[in-house]
Amino acid sequence: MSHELLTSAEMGEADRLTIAAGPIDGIGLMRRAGQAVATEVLSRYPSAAHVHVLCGPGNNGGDGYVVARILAGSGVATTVWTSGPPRPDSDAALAAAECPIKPRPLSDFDAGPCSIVVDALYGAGLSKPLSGEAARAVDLAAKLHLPVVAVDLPSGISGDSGKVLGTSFSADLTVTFARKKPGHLLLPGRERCGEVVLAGIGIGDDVIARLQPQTFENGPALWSRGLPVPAVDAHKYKRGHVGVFSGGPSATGAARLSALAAARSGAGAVTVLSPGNAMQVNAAHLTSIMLRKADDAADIEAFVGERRLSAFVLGPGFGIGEKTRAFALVLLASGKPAAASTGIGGLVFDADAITSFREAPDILFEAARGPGAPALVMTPHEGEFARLFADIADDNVSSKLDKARAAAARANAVIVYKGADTVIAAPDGRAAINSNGAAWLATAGSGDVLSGITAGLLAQGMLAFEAACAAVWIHAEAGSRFGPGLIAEDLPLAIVPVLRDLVAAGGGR
Ligand SMILES: NC(=O)C1=CN([C@@H]2O[C@H](COP(=O)(O)OP(=O)(O)OC[C@H]3O[C@@H](n4cnc5c(N)ncnc54)[C@H](OP(=O)(O)O)[C@@H]3O)[C@@H](O)[C@H]2O)[C@@H](O)CC1
Ligand SMILES: Nc1ncnc2c1ncn2[C@@H]1O[C@H](COP(=O)(O)OP(=O)(O)O)[C@@H](O)[C@H]1O
Ligand SMILES: [K+]
Repeated sequence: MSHELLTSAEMGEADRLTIAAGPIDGIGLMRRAGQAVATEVLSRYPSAAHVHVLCGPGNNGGDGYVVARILAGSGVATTVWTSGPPRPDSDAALAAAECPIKPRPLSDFDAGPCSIVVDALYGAGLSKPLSGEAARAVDLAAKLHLPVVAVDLPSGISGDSGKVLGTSFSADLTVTFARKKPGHLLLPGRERCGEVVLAGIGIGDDVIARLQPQTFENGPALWSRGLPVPAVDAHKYKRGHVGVFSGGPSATGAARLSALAAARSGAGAVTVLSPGNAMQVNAAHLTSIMLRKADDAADIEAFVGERRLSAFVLGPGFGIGEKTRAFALVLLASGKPAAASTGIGGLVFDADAITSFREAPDILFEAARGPGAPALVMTPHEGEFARLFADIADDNVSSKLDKARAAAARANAVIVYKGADTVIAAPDGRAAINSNGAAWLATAGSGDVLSGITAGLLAQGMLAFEAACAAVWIHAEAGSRFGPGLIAEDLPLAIVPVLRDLVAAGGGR
């Protein structure tokens, strides 16, 4: 298992626990880290005329001295440029002492053609914006178009937030250790890392497990065991029933996209719940998807009472206002012990269901906390997120990860904070960062499909955080594989080969 992501504090603790358990000591970890980077440099740039290793004063620089020693020992022309000597008696000082190359000051850094840069200035210990000679080195490497191999992280990128502090290298390759860090996946960090290679340096899985990490890279390892696969004796309602609320006569398409996606993700039955005046237009476009009138709370309660396991999508194309708020609150109250035992698998609130609560988000949050309230997944894009969580969105210090977590805790809901680096956060503190998407997904209606997939998985009994993570990954994978020309109508069918691969790989068993 290597899908856990470690904060810099957790990585430091992993380091400490490993050293305390022995037999590897601090310089031992550093030698392995430097060796891993040197191996990548040698295999990927066999014809580099010159390697410039930029070493900072901390352990990141220490790794750099190990890289320089190994490269020089392999006959590569190597220069070390340093921004300051390591602290006496540190592991980095030991690594510098073992390196036969006399360092030159970083302020003199220059490079000729066919050179590459190994960036070992700052990693997990980045504490302030890059400036002065480090910023100059960043500019020069960019100006000369030098390939950059970053040690642990490109200097200037925060490992915890993915933010750029001042300026940063844009690496072609980043070699990190033991586990990836959030900054490798959150933007803009992800873009600045280039390809990320994970190197084992002797920090054991048992050590990582002791840290109980709460942040993950989203992928099948996180949820494939919970992926629904129909039992031999399944019938359609056992496979879950999804209800998708449609907007009025001129806004019905979003609900149908969502409904189709719910059906493709395995829900045995899907019903579009339509205002009476939009029944005809919906009926004209539906075949396997069922249709039912839902004009008021009584219609919803009647439908909810009929089916055992079910999930609902409210929001896409639905319209903003009092009716939306009323429907949302009825759904959130429908699992109360006083009501019929409905077995609602969960609710997905998207788009207008989110925006409708912008003036009074606490009403929504309180309802989501009510006794027996069904599990709630909300799927805001950046604009919708800011409507519901204005203060959290305005915080310029917090990362997207922090923001999604804070929102999930406040709303008592799984928050899918969408974008090119979608973060999925649960109220219990777990969070996952998604990275398999592609910009082809930025097309109208794409989010409606995501809501439908999420509801389809919830209706089949998947737990809310796992269902949301799975839906985000499957949606992103389908979009990435489809590529150019993708429109939202393509997505429900494009998830089929993704699901087939997941089931073939043993998902759900
Ligand atoms: N943990 C592990 O398991 C392993 C970790 N390993 C390696 O250790 C790295 C972390 O090392 P680290 O903690 O010493 O921090 P590092 O990134 O070298 O920076 C600290 C120094 O830089 C300085 N400084 C920071 N920002 C600055 C700026 N903008 N401008 C100027 N100065 C700045 C900072 O100054 P200060 O904040 O103290 O003022 C301090 O002197 C990690 O990324 C990995 O490569 C491996 O060996 C394998 C095992
Ligand atoms: N640049 C991008 N890279 C990867 N995924 C993206 C990108 N832009 C948007 N997406 C994804 O596409 C979907 C768009 O959803 P949304 O903004 O709600 O669109 P709509 O309201 O039109 O359905 C989200 O799942 C989002 O994560
Ligand atoms: K670095």
